[in-house]
Amino acid sequence: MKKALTIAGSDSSGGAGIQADLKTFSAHGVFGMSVITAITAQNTQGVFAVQDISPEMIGRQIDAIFDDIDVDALKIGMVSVTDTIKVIAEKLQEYHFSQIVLDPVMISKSGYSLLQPEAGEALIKYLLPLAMVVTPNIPEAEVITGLHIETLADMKKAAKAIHDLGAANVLIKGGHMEDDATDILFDGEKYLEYPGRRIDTKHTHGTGCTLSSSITANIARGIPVERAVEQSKRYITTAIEHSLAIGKGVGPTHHFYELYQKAGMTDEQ
Ligand SMILES: Nc1ncnc2c1ncn2[C@@H]1O[C@H](COP(=O)(O)OP(=O)(O)OP(=O)(O)O)[C@@H](O)[C@H]1O
Ligand SMILES: Cc1ncc(COP(=O)(O)O)c(N)n1
Repeated sequence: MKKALTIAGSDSSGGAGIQADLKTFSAHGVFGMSVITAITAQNTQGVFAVQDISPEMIGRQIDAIFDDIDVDALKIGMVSVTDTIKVIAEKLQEYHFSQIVLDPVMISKSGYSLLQPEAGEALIKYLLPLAMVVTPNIPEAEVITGLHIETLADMKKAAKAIHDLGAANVLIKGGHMEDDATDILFDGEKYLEYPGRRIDTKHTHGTGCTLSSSITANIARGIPVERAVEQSKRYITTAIEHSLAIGKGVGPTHHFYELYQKAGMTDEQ
């Protein structure tokens, strides 16, 4: 069985973060493992408190996994502070690990800062160059590049700028655009468009976490990046179509093996 790891924050309400990632891995038939970077007290209405896990403990979790288990791919989500970023980068270099999907989580849908503003630079300096795929949404791509993004052409310009910072493949997500939810992938040579019609729902808590963990699971299964993204785009679209009106606010996406099959994914290894 293929094995995937998520290095991310815990979302007590189960819609985003570690919980969304592990559900997504399971839905893809991949064994999921976790390194918890922070614990959030959070629900569909907001984030109410965050407690960062110490860098030592984050390092010990990474060691415990890599000393024992062959990881096929991993994703990085909420990293919160500079020391967390540094310990993750050091450990992944120590273990010469390169199958890395980086979701540069900055601000939750409910408007809470999940990355301290001063840690943005460290994320760019230490984690971006390690990423096989980085998956910023529009506001994150704007922070990383300093560019203003309104059109598909702007998304392409930002993708190129982020590639120049060292990420091998850059996927800019169009969830925050006005019309269609089209995502753009740049691999250093060509741009690929992954078109998506906008689904009319408010229940999109954890969409970015779900997409990046789906890509991670597909990479763990040996699927090349372009096709992994294509399949994951279908998965997230189906997961949003079936999103759940749980709680009083922005509900989560839906992860079930039947959805994975419905999304027309293959079972190649
Ligand atoms: N309403 C929608 N209809 C269809 N696709 C959507 C919608 N909202 C987001 N998506 C898709 O979901 C994926 C995640 O994009 P999004 O821009 O929402 O990420 P995000 O802001 O990082 O998510 P989050 O911060 O909630 O985890 C992308 O493939 C995007 O195109
Ligand atoms: C622990 C954690 N990680 C990531 C997100 C981003 O997801 P969203 O933007 O949907 O709130 C979150 N809310 N919580």
